[in-house]
Amino acid sequence: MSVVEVSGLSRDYGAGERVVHALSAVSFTAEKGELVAVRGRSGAGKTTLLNLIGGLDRPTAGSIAVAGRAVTGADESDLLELRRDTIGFVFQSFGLIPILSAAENVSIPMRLAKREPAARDERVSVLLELVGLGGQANQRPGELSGGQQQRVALARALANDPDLLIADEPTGQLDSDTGRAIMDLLRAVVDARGMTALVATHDPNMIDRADRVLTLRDGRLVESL
Ligand SMILES: Nc1ncnc2c1ncn2[C@@H]1O[C@H](COP(=O)(O)OP(=O)(O)OP(=O)(O)O)[C@@H](O)[C@H]1O
Repeated sequence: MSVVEVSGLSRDYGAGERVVHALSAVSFTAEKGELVAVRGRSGAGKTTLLNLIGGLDRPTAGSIAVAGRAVTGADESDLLELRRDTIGFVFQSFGLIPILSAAENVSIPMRLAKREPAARDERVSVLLELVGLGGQANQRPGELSGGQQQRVALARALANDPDLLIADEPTGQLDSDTGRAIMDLLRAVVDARGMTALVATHDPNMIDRADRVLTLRDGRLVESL
């Protein structure tokens, strides 16, 4: 079984003469332990594809399964559960809660999953150490650099030990050295945990570290290397 199974996936926005085919008949699979880069120009459909796979948006046609669970056709409560337990998300803009410390941000998914507090605190420490922020647990996002904030976001995405990590331009707001360090960390985490990762990126460093590259053009998969 592949961790990600996408078949005939299409997403139209709008209707009639103004319809935009953001994604057209995209099919691919991603296996356990694979880091797959999704590249393409601005507007090619990268974000649309990742949002559909993550259950943040619904397709016009086609099917998606993640870790053997159907995403398409799932009702809202199933999707909530899938996003909480099976998928970790990292976004370009980090998406941390400004008034919470790094540790509190990382603990959010575990609170939502009702993990027991002692186990939760222990795991928060392990995750912050893993991303090299053991000493910054009590700092708020505003007191951290961009690279450090993205590390917190990565730790948060790993909190519930997801089968799939979805990252949309994770290095988009970082300078190239910091971006490279984040990519190395992502690669190491994928290798250590045997997780699958889908990463939308323009970043050549990122693409170098991928096992496979999917190229989108005008919503179609044109190349799969
Ligand atoms: N909510 C929406 N309503 C209408 N059109 C949309 C919507 N979201 C995306 N689109 C259109 O769908 C197409 C694909 O957009 P998408 O954001 O997936 O591209 P992208 O490859 O992620 O681009 P970028 O690299 O700039 O983030 C674009 O033409 C975009 O304008």
